[in-house]
Amino acid sequence: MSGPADDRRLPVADARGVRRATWELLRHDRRALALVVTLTVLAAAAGLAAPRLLGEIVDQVEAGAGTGVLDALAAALVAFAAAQFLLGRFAYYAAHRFAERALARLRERFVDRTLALPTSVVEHAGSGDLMTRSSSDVATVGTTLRDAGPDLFLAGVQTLLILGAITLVDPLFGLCALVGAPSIWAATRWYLRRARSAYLADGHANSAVSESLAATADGAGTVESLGLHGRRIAEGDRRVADSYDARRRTLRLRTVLYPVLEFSYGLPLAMILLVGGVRYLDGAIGVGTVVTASLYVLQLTDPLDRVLTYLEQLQRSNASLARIEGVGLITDAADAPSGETPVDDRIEVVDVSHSYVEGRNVLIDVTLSVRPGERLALVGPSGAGKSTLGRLLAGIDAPSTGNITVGGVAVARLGAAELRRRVVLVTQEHHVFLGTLRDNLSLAAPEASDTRLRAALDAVDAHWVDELPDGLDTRLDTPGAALDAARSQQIALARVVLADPRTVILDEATALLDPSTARQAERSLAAVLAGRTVIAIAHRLHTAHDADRVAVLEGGRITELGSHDDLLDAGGPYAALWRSWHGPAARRAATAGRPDDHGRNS
Ligand SMILES: Nc1ncnc2c1ncn2[C@@H]1O[C@H](COP(=O)(O)OP(=O)(O)OP(=O)(O)O)[C@@H](O)[C@H]1O
Repeated sequence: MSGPADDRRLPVADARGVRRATWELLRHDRRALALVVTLTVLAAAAGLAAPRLLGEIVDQVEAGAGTGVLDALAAALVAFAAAQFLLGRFAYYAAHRFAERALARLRERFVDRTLALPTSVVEHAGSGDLMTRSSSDVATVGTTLRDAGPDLFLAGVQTLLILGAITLVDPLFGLCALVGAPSIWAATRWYLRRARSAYLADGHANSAVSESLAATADGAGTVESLGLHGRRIAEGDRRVADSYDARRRTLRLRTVLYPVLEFSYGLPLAMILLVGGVRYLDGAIGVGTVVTASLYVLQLTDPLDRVLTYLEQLQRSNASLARIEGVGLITDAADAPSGETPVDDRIEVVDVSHSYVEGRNVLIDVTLSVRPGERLALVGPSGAGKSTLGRLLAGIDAPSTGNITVGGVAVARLGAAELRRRVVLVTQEHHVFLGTLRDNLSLAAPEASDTRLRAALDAVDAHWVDELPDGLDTRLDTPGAALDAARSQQIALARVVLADPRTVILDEATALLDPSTARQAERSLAAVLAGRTVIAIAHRLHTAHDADRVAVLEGGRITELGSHDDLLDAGGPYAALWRSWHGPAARRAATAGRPDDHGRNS
């Protein structure tokens, strides 16, 4: 239940990948972006008028101008302030709309990529990391797009225009305004060099906390029964301590950056007052010019402040976007189907070995051929590798070495959609999702009509759908529709009918159900399996008895392969298994006259 090992983390996009993703987000909606840019520049330009007009007013007062001139200047001041306000509002409105659309695209792409992730990747990485990426990382990027982005853009434009305006007032003042730039540049550079890795580490540590909490909640029953509270709390404490350390590292970066920046942007005003005072005393410039330049420099404080405030947000969102884009790296790599179509449904396993842990093979040189329509039973002691072989055949994991092909095409190169049309693994885990019965069934066949959905339910004897208050549209999370294990399994099996794969791999599909439920489930299963290739991991040997062939797995190797009768005659491991099983369990099954995992009566 501990979190995933570091090398199993979901990947993170590099700086280039993040730049590309940002550019794609921006350029997708070019017209909206152009509107935002235009309104922002106009709003910033309107803001430049006030210091100019105030300087002019000071000069006019000094020159003894009449109230008419001063009134006109004051009216212009108000008009520009109003224009700046209105243009600024429109710019923000346009920027918000643009940002919401960009965020919606980002979310949709993330959901598409997440749903296309190979099951094994999600299992290995753990759901906590994926949850953090889909919640707090997407929210962080959302805040940047919606709030920080537009504000930063406006601040950037304002800064440039104000610097230009100061230079126009007096080039010397332009130089004074830049006096803080070197220290701002140096401090920012220092910060940015360290910030990416520090914020990424912060994100990972955050994920690890979620991962640990999710694992404890998922395994609450096990924690309770084995008395693991102390260990789980210690594990949680460790993760929180790591997260605390990571946060402290980012805090340390900010405690260096911000004071340097605060000092640096106070410097220009001091320089302008100093130089302006000297030049005024020399008679080179009027007091109005000094006032204008000082007001401009003061105006510079606001956008610089905003840039400062958002620098951390930008770093956070940079790291978050890297993590969001990282999910695409797996999907893109995994989702590279060869485009080849299998010629038939023959499954060939050639020299397959597999290990979960380096150097410990749980399957060794397995070679096996399953013809279309065949019913093959996999038997063997616990831990022999049966489920592992089932997962490899279903393409959930890729074999460490060797090849598995369906109709001549490697399972790994079939592509998720084609693979699911060919092979489906049915286990005892059958998840019912929040939503309606229709939602739950349509997962397997999004285009299926009501008639097809109902036919699939009929095929697995799920006639209880007629008793539901809203039929297919009944929400399964309401108390009236509460589903027991048998009904949940029927839904899972109806999904298999809808997906209509040629090959079904059964792994403990009915093992956890109580006997009466299991009987019903096995009847449903019989309907699902009709006409398909079936590879059944057989826990009850009556399944093996009725299979066309039986493969015996021991210690990761196939030690016997043949029909039930041939293997009994051979007197090897299968005969021994059969003899040990054929005692009370076989008699019970025979007395109950119950159908086996293949839907036949034993
Ligand atoms: N995800 C995993 N990571 C590491 N080891 C694993 C993993 N899954 C299975 N194993 C190991 O691989 C070996 C084969 O397991 P597998 O579940 O395939 O056997 P099995 O024959 O299906 O056993 P059972 O009948 O008990 O389900 C076992 O030693 C098991 O502990």
